[in-house]
Amino acid sequence: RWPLPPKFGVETPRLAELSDLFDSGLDQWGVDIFLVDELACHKPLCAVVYAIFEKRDFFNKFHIHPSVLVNYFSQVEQHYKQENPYHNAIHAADVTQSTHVLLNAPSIANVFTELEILASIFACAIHDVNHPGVTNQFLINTESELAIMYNDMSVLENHHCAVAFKLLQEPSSNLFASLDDIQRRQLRKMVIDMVLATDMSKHMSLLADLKTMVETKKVSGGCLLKLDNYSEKMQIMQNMVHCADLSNPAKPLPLSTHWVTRVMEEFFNQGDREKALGLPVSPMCCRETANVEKSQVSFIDFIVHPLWEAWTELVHPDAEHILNTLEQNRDHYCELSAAKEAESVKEVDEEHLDEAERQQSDSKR
Ligand SMILES: COc1ccccc1COc1cc(C2=NN(C3CCCCCC3)C(=O)C2(C)C)ccc1OC
Ligand SMILES: [Zn+2]
Repeated sequence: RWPLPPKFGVETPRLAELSDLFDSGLDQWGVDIFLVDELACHKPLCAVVYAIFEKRDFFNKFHIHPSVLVNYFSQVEQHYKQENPYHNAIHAADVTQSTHVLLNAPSIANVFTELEILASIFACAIHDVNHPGVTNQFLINTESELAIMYNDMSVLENHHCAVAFKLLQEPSSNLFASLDDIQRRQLRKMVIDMVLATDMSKHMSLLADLKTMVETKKVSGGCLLKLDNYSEKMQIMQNMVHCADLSNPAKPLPLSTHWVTRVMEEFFNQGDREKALGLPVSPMCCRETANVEKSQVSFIDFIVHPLWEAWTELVHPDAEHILNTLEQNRDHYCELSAAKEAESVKEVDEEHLDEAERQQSDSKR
């Protein structure tokens, strides 16, 4: 009934290169998502979701017409603010493709139903849609419309979900029209549960649940297949999406450092706004005082590594290479931080020397 959209849903003169990149890299951890953004004429999310739906045969499995997918994810992509240095459609495409790779781990093959996989991919694609480029705390401190709307509770994450499902109501974008009511309701619940779990204030409890599951899995002879209830399966899906959301430091170093530059820029922009509003500037948002390498090392040591260590154990041995990359990157930032420290100490020493020499020459006159 509808004409076929362009391949991957994007009009690009570099379709052949994009197609080759997906052929070799769509299933790989560490594909250059910034190159995807370039080749897809800055529609990386549409391109990545289209490619994954095709690779997983979702168009046939869920009777989705490609043009409906393109209509919907073009709308979603437009609702990601491209002026955000970090929380933009490239981040959404990155998290979606990363989850696509995590789902391919042999140790969790056959754990999830096709509907659960569809829900996970969809949740990643929309998980930060219409992100304003500031944290929940900033929205709460400034009594923003969003904070009032959601009573200060997971403000951003509730907003991302609401925007995504609102866009689904557009007739030409009704991605799940061919699902039956039960499936549509199940998918909606799973997506909400996963997106709300990307709220960093939920990180510690999510990780605690994952560690408990790893402990019990170890006891039960190592098989994951005994996942019988929704809550256990959802815990794994929530942690998988959360791992993908926090995967920047676990990617090849050039990608990781590119994301650090972007997230610092976004945090610094927030710091500038806090300063202009006379609000206390969040610790890592101050251009003058922030120590980029130190922030990255503590982010890895206290948040990212504990999470990826638990995930690696859960899917052992499928994620070893990811944990290794994370540990190598951490050491790199640590060396940078130490070198920076040494440099600043040297400068101080030189200043002291200059001062001492000045005083000495003064006392001779
Ligand atoms: C506390 O770390 C940092 C401080 C300032 C600059 C950089 C870092 C570390 O590098 C990253 C951080 C994040 C995030 N950090 N947080 C929050 C912020 C509030 C404080 C405590 C909880 C963590 C987020 O929500 C996201 C996921 C956006 C994302 C990518 C990063 O690197 C590529
Ligand atoms: Zn995110």
